[in-house]
Amino acid sequence: MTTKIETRHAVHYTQSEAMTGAELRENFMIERLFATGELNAAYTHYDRMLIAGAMPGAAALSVGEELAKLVGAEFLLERRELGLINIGGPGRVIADGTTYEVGFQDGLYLGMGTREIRFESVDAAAPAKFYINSVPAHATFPSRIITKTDAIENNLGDQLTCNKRKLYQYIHPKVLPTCQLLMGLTRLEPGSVWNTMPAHLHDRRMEAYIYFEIPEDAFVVHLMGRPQATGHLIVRSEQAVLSPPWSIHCGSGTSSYAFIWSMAGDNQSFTDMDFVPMKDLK
Ligand SMILES: O=C(O)C(=O)C[C@H](O)C(=O)CO
Ligand SMILES: [Zn+2]
Repeated sequence: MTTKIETRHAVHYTQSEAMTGAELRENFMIERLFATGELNAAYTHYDRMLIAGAMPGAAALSVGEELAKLVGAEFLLERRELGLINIGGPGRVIADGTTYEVGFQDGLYLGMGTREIRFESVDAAAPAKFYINSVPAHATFPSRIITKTDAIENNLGDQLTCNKRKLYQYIHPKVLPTCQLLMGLTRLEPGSVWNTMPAHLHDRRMEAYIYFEIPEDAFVVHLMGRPQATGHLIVRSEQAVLSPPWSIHCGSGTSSYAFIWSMAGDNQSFTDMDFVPMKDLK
């Protein structure tokens, strides 16, 4: 198996505002997370969130010593917690001998102290795609599966403003306790293309998005940056975007799509957002 690791440094907005499109992509996107037989990870310096994609084929993939070494610990979750959502075929995660069946759109939380983690696809012809986030932790909370029906469903937006969508809160204090991690999935209704508008900021928490279910000839224009100096990223299916605390994070697609959002930082209050009046965006 191959484990590839990249780093994303924390960037000040004055630097980001001087970047070319290619530099914005290098700093704020993780373009390749999923490939059969690979575990691809990006170690970000935004609240030290580790973002990874594991796509096991016929053989299992394991969290190995490369990732332990990356975080300077005996094993990856020695001082961390981990959340994942499967956006591929049915899969299994074996954690310290316990097998979790993780179907399409199921989530899994693994608490601090979990030593051995292995990922498998039930059928190599329809491989699982585990989208993984791990952040530093200070306490051990129980590991558990979070199915789509366990998640809290929110109906947002309106067809008239092209933003009708369902937002599912998977890793959220009302579903299960975690140290820092918040994670969920938002799906746009057919014909709706805008996410997260009006845009918002939350200086207290960083955020990451992975967009998926974008048709091959379609894309999402993801808006980032300070509200008064926005920039954009063209995002294809299964590519992730990092949102520093100073950045808005919203977008519009040339078709409907889904995305997973995740956050870490000073609080776990999903509603703690500073909305930006639409008229102020530049
Ligand atoms: O559709 C939305 O709105 C979102 O998914 C918003 C994100 O969850 C978010 O930015 C939370 O801070
Ligand atoms: Zn947000």
